[in-house]
Amino acid sequence: MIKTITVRGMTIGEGAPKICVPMVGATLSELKDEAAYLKSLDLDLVEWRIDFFEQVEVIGKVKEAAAEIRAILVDIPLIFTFRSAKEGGEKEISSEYYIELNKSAAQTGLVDIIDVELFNDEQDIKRLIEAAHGHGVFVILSNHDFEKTPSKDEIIARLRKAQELGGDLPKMAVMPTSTADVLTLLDATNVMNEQYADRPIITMSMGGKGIISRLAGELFGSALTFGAAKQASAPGQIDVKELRRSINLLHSNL
Ligand SMILES: O=C1C[C@@](O)(C(=O)O)C[C@@H](O)[C@@H]1O
Repeated sequence: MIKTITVRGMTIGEGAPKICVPMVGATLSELKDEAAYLKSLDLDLVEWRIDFFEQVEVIGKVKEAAAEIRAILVDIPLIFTFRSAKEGGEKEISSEYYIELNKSAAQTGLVDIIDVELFNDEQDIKRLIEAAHGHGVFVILSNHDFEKTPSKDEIIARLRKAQELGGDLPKMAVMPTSTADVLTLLDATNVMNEQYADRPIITMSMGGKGIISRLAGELFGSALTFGAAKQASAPGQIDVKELRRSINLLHSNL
């Protein structure tokens, strides 16, 4: 039995996968416009991709922006994500600042979930999770391979590691180079979900080939999917309206 996670009244891990749309603004004014636009869409969560924000290295500015974004989104669940360049993001920062940034975001109480990359020091991860939980903030423990799709066993091992370390939502994004790779990701998701997971997991196969993985999460065991509004944050994200239509189609026939 997979446990669920409830954020601001929205439950992840039951029914159709929840839809998350990223915000990728570089300035506060862009972010405010983006947030206002996202508010008008049919989505379940918003992800603030803070690595796109040009003032990401000034904690005070990050907090200020978080407050403005929260004021616009009101009660929409918000994920705070600094995606490192080595995992497909825009920038690289020191590991010390990475920890400080995430901890500060969690402490504000303005974000609901932080996304922490699994390939960091284990003690740092554990401390960060503890700090986040202390403020009622959930943690996605994530890993991304923008080059290839690791083996099924490796994908499962990383998701299990994320669970063991205490991540509330283990997540894995991989790039397929063949149709078989897409099947590998789906198979790993299904096995993880049925045999090992005691919490919701999130997986996706990126790029055009992987689109099925973004639609069929309810069948294979991925609880959340990323869709695009004006600008995608990763290859293969489809428009949020079409995404909703597709997951509803699958949901109503399962
Ligand atoms: O990790 C993920 C998933 C993602 O890479 C995707 O493929 O949809 C998009 C990112 O913004 C997010 O942080």
